[in-house]
Amino acid sequence: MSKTFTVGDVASHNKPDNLYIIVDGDVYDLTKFQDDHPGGKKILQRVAGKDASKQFWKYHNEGVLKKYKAKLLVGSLDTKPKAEPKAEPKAEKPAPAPKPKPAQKAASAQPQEESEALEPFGAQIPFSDPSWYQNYHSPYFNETHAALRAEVREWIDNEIEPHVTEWDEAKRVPEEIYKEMGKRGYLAGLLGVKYPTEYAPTVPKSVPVDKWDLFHEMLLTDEISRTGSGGFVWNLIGGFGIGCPPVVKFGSKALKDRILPGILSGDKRICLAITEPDAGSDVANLTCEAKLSEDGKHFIVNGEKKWITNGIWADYFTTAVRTGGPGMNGVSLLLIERTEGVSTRRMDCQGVWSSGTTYITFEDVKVPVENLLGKQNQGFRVIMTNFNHERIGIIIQCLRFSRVCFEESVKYANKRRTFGKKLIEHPVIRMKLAHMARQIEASYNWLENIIYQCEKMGETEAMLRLGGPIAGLKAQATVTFEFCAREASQIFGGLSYSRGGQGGKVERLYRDVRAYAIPGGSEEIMLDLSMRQSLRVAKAMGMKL
Ligand code: HEM
Repeated sequence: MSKTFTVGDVASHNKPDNLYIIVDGDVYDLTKFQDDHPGGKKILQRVAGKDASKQFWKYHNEGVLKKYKAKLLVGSLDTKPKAEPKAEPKAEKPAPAPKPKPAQKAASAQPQEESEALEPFGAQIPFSDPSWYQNYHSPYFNETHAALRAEVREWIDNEIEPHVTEWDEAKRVPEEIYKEMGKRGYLAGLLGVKYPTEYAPTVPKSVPVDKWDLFHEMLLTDEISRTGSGGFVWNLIGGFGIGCPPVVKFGSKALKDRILPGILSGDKRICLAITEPDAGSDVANLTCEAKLSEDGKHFIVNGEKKWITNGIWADYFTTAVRTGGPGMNGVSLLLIERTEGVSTRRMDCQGVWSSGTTYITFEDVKVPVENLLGKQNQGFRVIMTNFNHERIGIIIQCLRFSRVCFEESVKYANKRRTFGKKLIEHPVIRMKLAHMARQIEASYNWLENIIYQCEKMGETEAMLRLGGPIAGLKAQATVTFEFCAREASQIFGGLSYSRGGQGGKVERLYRDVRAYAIPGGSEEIMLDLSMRQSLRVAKAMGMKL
């Protein structure tokens, strides 16, 4: 029960066996907590009965209060202004309905009207969120995007973010969170296609599904990535987001009817199994074999897959197999169900701890021929199309992680003092921030343009024309992420060398970098592909040299 205290009341709770403190007008009972306090109990006893706001904010960030409030808060000071009923901070409000537009302007001035700036949203720290959050004009985002943004942010801020470190250390996320993704209608919105209402159990609350576009998908991934944990993001979408689209696009109707409702509701999990101990970016040379049985009813699969995200929890494996001769024309894509002969074991990796990186063995696994995705021996093309969607996901996540590094750094630099001034007052620190911001913004603007092209071009045109730029942007995004993680770590110093606490997000993201720079096509392969592919397309389209 929340009580009201005077400063004098709190002052009487100033003993180790009766220890209250004040933070921002709220009163916390730390009597039992002091023995578990990671910063020690003496430091708490020194501020017992007092207002310790200044000391608190020196050593912690907002996440700590969010996590412990329910357990430790006992009331507020009588002087604390009462919160207005249900009034959310202005900046966090979803955008209001658009203003009515004057009829006579409709024909001539349409482009400006479409780019009407939305209400400010979020903390308003420049470059910590995309510019359309700071009421910049945008041709891409409208009030349906703003509504989804508010819905996702509320969920992440209140129910996810305070627990992410714990889940990362435990190397798993509670199953309910994945199921919640299904219940909220988010899984079905992350497939890179029109929202599949026929298979989705529920639809998102704040967006009519006929309005759902790739920018909704983009901002959903972006907002989830604010948690600053590649492991968490991959736990939710690292298997699904790349394993499910080939089923939706190339599976038979019977297969889709049977498995998609369970997957999209979050009850069943699916992953993508391409990489092998001996074949990574060089997909055309994979060896996992699928031989047709004599009666022609099954494929018998034998082989190994390595570094497969979500594999340990997966019910279904969208798997690249060799059904024909050597090279890309002997590769097919097969949906393998968890059955006899499928074994999975967790791999210990440098980063993305809660993503469930897995080693898989298939030993004489019987797979019905109906589980073929696309045509036999034509799987390479399916895999390549899928790569564009995967890489876009990686780009979105890397750029948000870069923003997280930037935001954490700006906040910390505004409170930490060295040599008599705040870090932010040192030009060398501002220089680091500036180099982070310029790379984030440039990359994000390129991303918006590519998403827009994906939205406008057909599937085949997008695959042919955008493969090069997407590969180039993937390398750009991972290099930016690596840079930002490093610079943030330098700004945080020792706090980002130890795990958890104020520098915890930066420390974790620093470890997650390689999980982005290597899979989905390494930086080297991406850069080379970006040139080969772009030049090939340009030549076909009449480039004059
Ligand atoms: C509501 C009251 C408090 C709670 C729930 C709390 C909780 C925590 C937690 C969870 C940590 C681990 C690091 C992190 O997650 O940030 C921590 C560290 C620490 N806390 Fe507190 N704390 C409280 C109040 C205070 C106060 C009032 C002081 C100082 C007077 C203080 C000083 C410290 C210090 C010095 C550390 C170690 C920081 C480091 O490792 O760099 N705490 N606290």
